[in-house]
Amino acid sequence: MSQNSLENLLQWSKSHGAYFDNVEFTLNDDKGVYGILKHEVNFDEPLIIVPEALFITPEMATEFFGLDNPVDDLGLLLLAKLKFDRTETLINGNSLSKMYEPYIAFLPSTCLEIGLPLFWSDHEKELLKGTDAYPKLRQKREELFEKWRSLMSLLNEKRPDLVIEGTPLYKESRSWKSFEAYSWAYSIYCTRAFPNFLRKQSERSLNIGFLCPIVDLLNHKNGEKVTWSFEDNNFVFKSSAKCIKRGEEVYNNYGSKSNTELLLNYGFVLDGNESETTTLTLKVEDEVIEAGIKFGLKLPLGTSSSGLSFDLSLATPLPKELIRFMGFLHQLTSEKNQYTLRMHLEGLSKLRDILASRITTFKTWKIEENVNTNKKVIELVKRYRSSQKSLFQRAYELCDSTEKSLIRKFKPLTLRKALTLDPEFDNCLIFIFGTNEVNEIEKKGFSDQVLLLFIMRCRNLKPARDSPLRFIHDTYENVSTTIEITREDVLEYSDLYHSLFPYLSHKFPEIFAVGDYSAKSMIIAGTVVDRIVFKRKVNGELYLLRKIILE
Ligand SMILES: C[S@@+](CC[C@H](N)C(=O)[O-])C[C@H]1O[C@@H](n2cnc3c(N)ncnc32)[C@H](O)[C@@H]1O
Repeated sequence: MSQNSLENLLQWSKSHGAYFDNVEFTLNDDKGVYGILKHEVNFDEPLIIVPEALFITPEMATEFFGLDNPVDDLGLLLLAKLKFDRTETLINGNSLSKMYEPYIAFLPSTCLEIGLPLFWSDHEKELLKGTDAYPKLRQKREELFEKWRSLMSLLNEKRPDLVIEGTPLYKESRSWKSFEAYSWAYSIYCTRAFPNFLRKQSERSLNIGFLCPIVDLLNHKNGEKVTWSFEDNNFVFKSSAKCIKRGEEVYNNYGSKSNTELLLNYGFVLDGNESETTTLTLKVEDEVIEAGIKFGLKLPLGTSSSGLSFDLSLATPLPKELIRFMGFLHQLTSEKNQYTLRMHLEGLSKLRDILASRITTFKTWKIEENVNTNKKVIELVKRYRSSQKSLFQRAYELCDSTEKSLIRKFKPLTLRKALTLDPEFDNCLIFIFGTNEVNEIEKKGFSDQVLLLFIMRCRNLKPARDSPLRFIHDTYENVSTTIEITREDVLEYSDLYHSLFPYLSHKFPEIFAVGDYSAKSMIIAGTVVDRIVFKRKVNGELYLLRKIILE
């Protein structure tokens, strides 16, 4: 791409009837080519008009290759031929090679120059590891190769005269039929083509494109109000001129695309992209997915062996289905067929941990020094990773605020408050653990003991029906009728039980010698802890939750 080739292109297009009097096209190292508004125009006045005679269309490819019907991506072969074949490309005696020479000469001449990640070096591609772009990149490379192979066998069948038999195509690196030439044409189509259905209503494929010189010189801006239309065999480009002033850049709008899409298909990203999305993939067994569907969860389509992928977008950084799925993963047998507040909070908390670990991975990522890495690529990857990280960060913050509003709404009983309702028990904690401050207890690692003792105490105390502690007693009773105690349970609690009893029964008989403080009672209390206790990680607060079933 040079100033000279740009001038030639503009001249050529004008001589074939293109109109762009109010747009000036310039070239610089940073932006490549871009358009500037020369004079402000009325709203609805076309800025660029390109006659159909300047397009490179899929119909040309169908005709040139002698096919009866259009084939996806055949236009890429025609473009590759125009670029790399010295032999003239003729249709009905007309030379396409001559006609499009200024356009082909202007186009960036290598994949490297176009800069799609698909054609980065292996080391550069590795920089994308851990992002959404990385697995897609692999898949795309395989698809591209397969497509090229199938087009070549089609060509072999339909136009054997074009394919020199006996030479393996992949060895003909300079041929227009080579994979390299096809890769270049793919890069051009990917970054510049327009969908063919815009000009042909009968076009059914979304993958067939056409090239429209001049309009394809405009850069992209999200949300820019532009229109593309076809009038009297011309492509008419309009922009809402109210937004652009003289001397400002005229943008096109390639569609609302996430940075992953922009990076993979156009080789750039936008800071503050409002269409940004990312995916959170959870590795889960097939049976869990089936059980989730049975439970009534709406799970993302296309679940794969790599897991269940949820889309996080700027508009919805924390999808409801994701939180619900996380809650479902933490369902207890006592919550069968139910979706409870405890599951919801537990799911949110675990989701927060997963997001925190993704954020840490992004934060601790470092570029491995390699002299061959293109500086532009490094810059691009940094900006891409940073925009992906921001989305995870947003989802993480939303976990916190959602948790906060649930606590505000349901006002569950804190352990702190529960202890104040039983001053006798509360006081004896000072003697047993050196403090009755919940924070201190937590810091010293005694929370589990306190919770077990308190649950046993609530059961023996049998609080009144209207007491806020009554549900603890009732949960205990409920567990005690269904629990099947195993040898493992006994072993798990044995040391802890013997470290506390019978010592406590002798020391505080008014509390720990009244009722049942057996080892079995402690094991039952352990199951009650699982059912009612929720720890809020953001501040370490412990909650005792009565069972609340959510919709
Ligand atoms: C249709 S071309 C636009 C003209 C292009 N500037 C050129 O030099 O030919 C699309 C390519 O332009 C670049 N581009 C478009 N919009 C951009 C933007 N907002 N920021 C950075 N690069 C952009 C990307 O390299 C993209 O693949």
